[in-house]
Amino acid sequence: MIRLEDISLTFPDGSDRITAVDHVTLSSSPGEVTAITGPSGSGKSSLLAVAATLIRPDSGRVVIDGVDATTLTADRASELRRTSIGIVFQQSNLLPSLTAHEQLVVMNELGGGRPRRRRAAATRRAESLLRDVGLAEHLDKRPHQLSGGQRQRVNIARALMNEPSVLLIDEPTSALDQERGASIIDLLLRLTDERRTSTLLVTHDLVHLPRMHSVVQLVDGRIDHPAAVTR
Ligand SMILES: Nc1ncnc2c1ncn2[C@@H]1O[C@H](COP(=O)(O)OP(=O)(O)OP(=O)(O)O)[C@@H](O)[C@H]1O
Repeated sequence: MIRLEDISLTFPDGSDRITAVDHVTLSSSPGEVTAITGPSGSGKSSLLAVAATLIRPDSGRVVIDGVDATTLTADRASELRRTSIGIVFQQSNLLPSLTAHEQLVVMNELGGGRPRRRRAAATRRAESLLRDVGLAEHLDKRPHQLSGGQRQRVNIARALMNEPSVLLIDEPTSALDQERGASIIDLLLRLTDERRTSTLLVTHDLVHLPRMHSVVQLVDGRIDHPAAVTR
């Protein structure tokens, strides 16, 4: 479960500060996708970075599985990210020289400890995840040999590699046509349900919103309609 409580975030702007997120409260429970939507500059990506514990808010709490991440040291926050949070950023940051399968296995190496046993288990898990996202035929392809939608599937599988309880996804359909975008949303809804992740999905693609469990609309960093739209 992830809960953002009364989050505010400002950035320096010359001698002043700009408010990117203004007293936002939202949550997502296991098996749910909460969509965060709103116009460009409304604070969606900033809020996701706060949820990912990559930016500390000026005020408010980020509670992940009962732990207030805003009180953790940098080391503990990075441990929490590695064990509990899967992140799919807007730009794919797949490594050009690695195959789809290697992109996932390398995630595991970053964790350290017992490399041999972990590697065998990681190899199997990577293969099973890639099959689950529909890439059984593409395990050994490098990013340039994959389509945009397939690369996005590798990103999603990679984010699930460490069995996160929280999944954070920024604009997964922005580079895809409507049909491929819809199939990525299908995949995210299914994976969220089957793997019981608490998912936050940033999108300005209104067509997908009716399929989400709840929708939070931001305008100028604030929630526009506090009542969540429930499916
Ligand atoms: N690192 C930063 N330094 C200063 N201002 C920032 C920074 N990041 C974001 N902002 C400002 O915070 C506000 C919210 O930006 P943010 O990127 O979160 O919006 P967004 O809704 O994700 O936009 P988009 O849909 O265009 O990605 C904007 O006014 C932006 O200019």
